[in-house]
Amino acid sequence: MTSSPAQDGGPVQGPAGATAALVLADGTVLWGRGVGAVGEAGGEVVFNTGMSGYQEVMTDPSYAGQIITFTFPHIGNVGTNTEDVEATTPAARGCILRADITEPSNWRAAQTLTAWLASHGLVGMTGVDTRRLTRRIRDAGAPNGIIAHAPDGLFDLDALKARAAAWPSLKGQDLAKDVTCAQTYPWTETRWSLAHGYGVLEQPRFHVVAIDYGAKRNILRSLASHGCRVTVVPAGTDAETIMAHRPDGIFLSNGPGDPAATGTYAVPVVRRLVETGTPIFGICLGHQILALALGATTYKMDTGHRGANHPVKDHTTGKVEITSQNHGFGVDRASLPAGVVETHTSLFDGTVEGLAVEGKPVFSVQYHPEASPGPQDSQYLFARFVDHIKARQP
Ligand SMILES: NC(=O)CC[C@H](N)C(=O)O
Repeated sequence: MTSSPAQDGGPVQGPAGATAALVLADGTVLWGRGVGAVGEAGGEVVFNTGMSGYQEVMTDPSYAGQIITFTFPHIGNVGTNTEDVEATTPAARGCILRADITEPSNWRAAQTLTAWLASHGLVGMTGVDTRRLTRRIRDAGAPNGIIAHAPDGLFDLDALKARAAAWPSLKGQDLAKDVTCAQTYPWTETRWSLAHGYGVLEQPRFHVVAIDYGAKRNILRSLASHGCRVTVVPAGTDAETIMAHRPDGIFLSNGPGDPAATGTYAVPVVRRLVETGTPIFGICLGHQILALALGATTYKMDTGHRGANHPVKDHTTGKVEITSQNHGFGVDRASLPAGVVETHTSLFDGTVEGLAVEGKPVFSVQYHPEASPGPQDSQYLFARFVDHIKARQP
C-alpha cells in the first residue's frame, strides 16, 4: 500500500512509527502505538487518576461504553492475573496509556497486559501525551472518540473523524441491561484480605438480595464478608420476585450508563422496595437509581470522578474519608425532596456523595466503599448497612 496520502480521501500513512490514532469528536487526532486488539474502539474518553489497580479498573462494568485514559504513566508493570478482575468480561472499550507496556515484574503475573488486552478484544494505545489529553477532558468535558489500531500505520482519518463526531452520547443510554447477570445466583466468596484477618469476617447471618446493574465482585465479597448471604438478581427483576426471596436487606449495585435511562424498569422497582421498609443500600448507579426512585433528578457531569483519592465528608460523623470513585452522572442537590438527607459531600467539587431517607433504613453513596482499587476508608458503610439489618431483627 502506498505511504503517501490517497487522492480519494482514503487511508493515509500516519507519522513514522505511529500504529494507533485517537480521533476525538472535534477532529483532534493524537498519535501513538497500538497495543492489544487490532481494529477500532469507540466510546466516551474519560480519565482515571488511580496509581494502581488497572486490571480492576478495566474490568469494572461501570466503564461500559468508555475508553479509559490512565493518568499514571506506567501501566502494565505487574501484568495481569486471574484474580484481580471485577467481572470476567471487560465492559470498557479500550485504554490510552503514556508509556509503553514493559515486561511484567510480579509473582502473580499470568499474562502481559498487552496479551490480556488482545485476548479480550480490547484496543489500546501507548505513547500518548496523557497530561495534554486529561487537561482537554478537564477543561472541555469528556469527549467521544475512537481509537484505531492499525499495525500498517494506515488510517482513514476523514472516516474516523466522521464516526467519532457521530458517536452517541452516554446521556440517555441504558447500559445496565447489557452487563447485568442473565440469571439469579448465590454469591459466597468473601474478601480475601478480610478472610486473612485484616477486617471483619462473619458467618452469613442475614440474607441480602443484590440487584445487579453491573456489580463489581468486590462489592459482593464485601457484603459476604460482613455476614451476608447474598443472592444476586438480574437488573430487570420485579419487586414481588425480590421480596419473595424474603431479604433482610436489599443492595443496589453500581453499573454503567445513564441512571435516568433505567426509569422504565429499575426506578419503579426500587420505589416499591423503599415502601416495604426493608433496609436498602445503594452504591454509585444504585445510589442514583435510589435518588430517582425517591423523586430526585440526576444529571450528566462534565468530567465525572474517576480515581482513588477523592476526599468525601460524612456529615453523620464529621469524618473525611479518601474514596475510590468512578462516575460520570450525579444527583442534583436542588432536586432532593423533603425527607431525603445529603449525608456525604465531595470535598473536590461539592457535589452530592451520599443520601439517606429520614426515618427509614435506606441510604446510598455515590462512590465505591469496596474500593478495588482504592483506599479502605469507607468499609464502615457495609457495617452500617448490616447494623440497619440487625436493628430490624426480631
Ligand atoms: N460506578 C457507577 O456505578 C457509575 C454510575 C453511572 N454509570 C455514572 O457514570 O455515573
